[in-house]
Amino acid sequence: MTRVTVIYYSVTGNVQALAEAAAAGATDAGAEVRLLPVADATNADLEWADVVLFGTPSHYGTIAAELNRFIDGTGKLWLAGKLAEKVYGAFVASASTHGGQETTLVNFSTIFSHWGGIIVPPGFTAPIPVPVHLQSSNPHGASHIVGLGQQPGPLALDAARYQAQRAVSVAARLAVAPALTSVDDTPTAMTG
Ligand SMILES: Cc1cc2nc3c(=O)[nH]c(=O)nc-3n(C[C@H](O)[C@H](O)[C@H](O)COP(=O)(O)O)c2cc1C
Repeated sequence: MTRVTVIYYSVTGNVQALAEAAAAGATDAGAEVRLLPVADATNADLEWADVVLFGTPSHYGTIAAELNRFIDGTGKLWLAGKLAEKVYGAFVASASTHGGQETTLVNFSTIFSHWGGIIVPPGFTAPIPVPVHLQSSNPHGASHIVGLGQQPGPLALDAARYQAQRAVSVAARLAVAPALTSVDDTPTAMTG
């Protein structure tokens, strides 16, 4: 069974609603799910998972400090190669339309690349009509614009659900292929 950890930070509930939808989507896809506010998440929750999804509010166009602090505590796992070969994704809420959702999500991609992860964004693959995609889809990750206090509606919640289901589907397909063994401690480029 694919194991999914959803880690989020949320002050006023918007990202939490997206996280709950993502967790429900992963469960519906047959995964075992841990849904955790970042304050309760540990490195063991990362190591355990085949799929890790992060939810954040956009703070000045980037990842909230609370999540960055957690991510900055993963050095030992990274060094041991324990963060590689997993499927990663992220989702976001922001106050404004152009307030940095894409930059926030792309910043997660940089971290996932350092981890050697497999980034699975939703793209424009969700089974919804093209006009709806053109109006509301964010290819980097599910997203919600809070504006003056609007909680995520069906479109944003469905996007989070779909993103998680796609991540589970890709992880299940990866699980049947053997991973490459990790690089040698003494690369030939250095030893000649
Ligand atoms: C310190 C701080 C910085 C923020 N920066 C931005 C921003 O750059 N762009 C934006 O649209 N919203 C910004 N916001 C608004 C949050 O993104 C918004 O309140 C959040 O998405 C709500 O999520 P939550 O309900 O899960 O807490 C900021 C909020 C805080 C507290």
